[in-house]
Amino acid sequence: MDNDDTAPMQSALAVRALLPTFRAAISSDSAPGFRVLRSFPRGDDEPKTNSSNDGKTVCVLDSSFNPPTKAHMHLALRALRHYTTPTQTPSLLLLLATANADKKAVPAAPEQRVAMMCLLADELRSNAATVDNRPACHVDVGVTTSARFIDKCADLQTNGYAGSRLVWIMGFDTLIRLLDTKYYPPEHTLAPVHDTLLAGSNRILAFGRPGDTFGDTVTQQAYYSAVDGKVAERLDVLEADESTAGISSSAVRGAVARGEAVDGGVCESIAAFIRTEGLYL
Ligand SMILES: Nc1ncnc2c1ncn2[C@@H]1O[C@H](COP(=O)(O)OP(=O)(O)OP(=O)(O)O)[C@@H](O)[C@H]1O
Ligand SMILES: NC(=O)c1ccc[n+]([C@@H]2O[C@H](COP(=O)(O)O)[C@@H](O)[C@H]2O)c1
Repeated sequence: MDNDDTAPMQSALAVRALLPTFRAAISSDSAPGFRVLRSFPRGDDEPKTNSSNDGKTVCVLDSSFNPPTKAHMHLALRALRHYTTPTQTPSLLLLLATANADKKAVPAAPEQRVAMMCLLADELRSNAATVDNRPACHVDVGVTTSARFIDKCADLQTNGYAGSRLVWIMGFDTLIRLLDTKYYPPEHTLAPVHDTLLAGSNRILAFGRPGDTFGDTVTQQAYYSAVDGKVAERLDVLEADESTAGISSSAVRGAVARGEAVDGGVCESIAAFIRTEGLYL
C-alpha cells in the first residue's frame, strides 16, 4: 500500500478524534439555533461577526448529511463555479439540519455527521482548487436546530451572515417542499419565503433530480415554469450531472446494510469513516 492508499483512512481517523469536541459543542445548553463548528482552511474559524461576510456571496447547502454523498459534493462545486465572478469566489456553508421538517432522525449521530461534513469540506476544497486552478474557497461547517428554511435563514442572519448574499442550494424534491404553503401557517402563503429566504439579493439554486420518485425532466421543467412569480425572479436552475443520478444518502445507507460497496456514492475518506465507525450496518 503506498501513501495515497492510506490517506483516506488517515483523514477518517484524524476527524474521528474530534468526535468528543463536536458532541460537546452540539449538546451544549448555551448553543443557539445555528453555530459554525469548524472552518476551512483551518485558522479561519474565529467567531463570525455580522460584518465578517459583508457583501460576500455564501452558497448554503443544507442537508441531513447522513452521509454526505458525491451528489452533495457535485451540487456544492457547481454552485461555487456558477456564482464565481472575476473579483469574487463565493464561500460555502455546509449546514447540518439536526431536525427535519418531515423525517424522523436515523443514525448516524449528529457529531458523526459533522465529522463526515469536515471530510467533505476537505474533498471539496481540493476538487475546487484542482478544477478551477485557483485558491481553494472558504468552507464553514455549521449546525442548526431549525427544520424550515425560513427559520434557518433567520438563524444565519443573527449569527454572522447578516450582510451576505445567501444562495440556497437544493434539489428539485426540496424546492417543491420549500414552496409548499402547508409549512407556513396560519396564513399559508409564500410571504415568509419572500421576506426571509429571498430577502435582499438572496437566491435559490435548484438542481433537477429526475427519477421515478421526483418525476422526469419534462415534469420538473413544467413545475419551474409555473412557480410563483416573485420566487421565479430569484430562482436559478441547473441540471445535475448524469453521474449523480440515483445517488442519495438513503441509497448509500441501504448499500452498507446489504454489505455492498459504497465508493460510487461517497468519497473515499467518508467510506473509510463509515467503516471505522461501523455506521449503517
Ligand atoms: N442526486 C441528487 N441530485 C440532485 N439533488 C440532490 C441529490 N442528492 C441530494 N440532493 C439535494 O441535496 C439536498 C440535501 O440532500 P438530502 O440530505 O435530502 O439528501 P438525500 O440524499 O436526498 O437524503 P435521503 O436519501 O436521506 O433522503 C436536498 O436539497 C436534495 O434535494
Ligand atoms: N418548507 C421547508 O422549509 C422545508 C420542507 C421540507 C424539508 N425541509 C428541510 O430540507 C432539508 C432536506 O430535507 P430532506 O432530508 O427531507 O430531503 C431538511 O433540512 C428539511 O428539514 C424544509
